[in-house]
Amino acid sequence: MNSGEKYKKRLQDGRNVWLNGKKVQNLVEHPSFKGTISTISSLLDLQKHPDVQEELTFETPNGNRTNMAFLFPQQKEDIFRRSRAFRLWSGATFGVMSRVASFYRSQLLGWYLTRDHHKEIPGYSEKMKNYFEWVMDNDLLITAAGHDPQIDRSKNATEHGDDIYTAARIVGETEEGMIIRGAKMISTGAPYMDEIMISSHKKRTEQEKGYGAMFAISANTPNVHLICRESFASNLKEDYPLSYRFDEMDAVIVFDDALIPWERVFIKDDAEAMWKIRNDPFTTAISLHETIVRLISKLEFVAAIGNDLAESIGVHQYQHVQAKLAELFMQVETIQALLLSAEHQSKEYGGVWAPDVNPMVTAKNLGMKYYPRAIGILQQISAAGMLQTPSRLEELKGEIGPFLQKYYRGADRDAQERIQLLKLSWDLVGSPLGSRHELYERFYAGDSVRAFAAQYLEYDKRHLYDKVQSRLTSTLLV
Ligand SMILES: Cc1cc2nc3c(=O)[nH]c(=O)nc-3n(C[C@H](O)[C@H](O)[C@H](O)COP(=O)(O)OP(=O)(O)OC[C@H]3O[C@@H](n4cnc5c(N)ncnc54)[C@H](O)[C@@H]3O)c2cc1C
Repeated sequence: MNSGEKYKKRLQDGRNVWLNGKKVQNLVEHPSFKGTISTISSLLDLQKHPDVQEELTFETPNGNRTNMAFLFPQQKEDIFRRSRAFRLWSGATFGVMSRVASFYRSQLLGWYLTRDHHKEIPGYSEKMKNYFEWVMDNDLLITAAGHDPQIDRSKNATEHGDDIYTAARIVGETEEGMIIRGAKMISTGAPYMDEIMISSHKKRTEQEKGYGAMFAISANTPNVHLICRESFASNLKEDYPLSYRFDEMDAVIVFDDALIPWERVFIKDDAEAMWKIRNDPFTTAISLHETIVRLISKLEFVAAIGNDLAESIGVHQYQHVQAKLAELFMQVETIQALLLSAEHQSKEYGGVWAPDVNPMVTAKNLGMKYYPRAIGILQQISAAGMLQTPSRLEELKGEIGPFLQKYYRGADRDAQERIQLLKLSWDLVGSPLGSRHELYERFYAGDSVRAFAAQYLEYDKRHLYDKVQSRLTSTLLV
């Protein structure tokens, strides 16, 4: 059985996936999921392709081949090795599949490699080791959820009325494990994943102790429900080429007194420890590495579409359009330069390497601004052109075909080619999937206000103070 088939089999494990008010009975065949499942299966099969196997995978100490995102960077070259794999992997889906692209696999690697920094947390190091090695050896897919449901953000988790179990919280303990009740949002890709890591993205107060747990669940854990948003998948391959195969889905995770076995509970009742692990600089750098490579794939895809759109209607000759296209190229080059800077300035952290965190954080934060701007540029270049398409591409062959051939052609291409380009553009810019992507890039790593403020707070400002000091005291600098 190939990897894709094995993956499909793994999904048939009784997980509670809810869509349109019903529990999904056959995820693999369900029209809202099957396109994306087929994409993930093909990616997993790609790992075994002789042309790219060496680049995408490596052999674990137990002799299993697994995804390069799990590779321990023991030397600087390993950072470049990981980068090449991320590029190939994310490039295969134009950067629009984030969870399959290993963001959380890399984060888990970071936690594993830094596990001994947290010896004060009972059992953490050993449990993290066992869990990571199991995920790595089985090449499992993993996502995460770390936010409380968005009910009233001005209050902490204990203040949502009488029910303190709104945000996921420990409700009890047994010999086998702890019981969790409440919800977590938003988990991208949850229905497609093997594993979901639950933690807290927020610094908990002392009263919120019970909410500061960190644990891992398999997607089919009893009494865990994955409540999906509306599906953006389309079965119209030609009209929605991205929605057809790349709807990653987002879900809220509800714990209805779910038992989490002790071996999967990494932190319990320890807000400080949770926060320390969340902000570990090595883990931040190692996980951002993957997501920045993915961002480059995505920005390149947008730039390619922008360039083609302009040429297809002959507006690439106008200076303001050229300036806008140049802005798309600058975005790609800037993030690429930051990536190279981070990789070349990789640092050793006690025997393991990670890219320099400063350029990584800068690239992540710029990405939050770049992507919405890039989408805006596509709209400005194409204007109403994106609506000058028939409802279905197949109409070109129908009764109305001759009108379409005449009125829907482009400056340098026939109607079919122009309509295909516009439908692809619309799927990236205007379809529900496209809008979700804009929201994703704005928010997937936190909101920009707090992300920028965090960069200010964490930035090493000593050299800036020194500069002012030397200017005040030096007589040579006028
Ligand atoms: C498409 C998509 C996919 C995602 N996937 C995942 C995932 O897989 N796993 C995961 O864990 N998370 C995921 N996220 C969640 C993401 O991390 C959050 O959206 C982000 O951190 C912002 O939190 P929020 O959405 O709860 O917004 P809120 O925190 O509710 O913010 C709403 C608004 O209020 C403002 N605000 C709220 N509180 C404050 C404050 N204290 N100070 C200043 N301003 C404030 C914000 O700036 C924002 O404008 C995803 C998000 C999106 C959009």
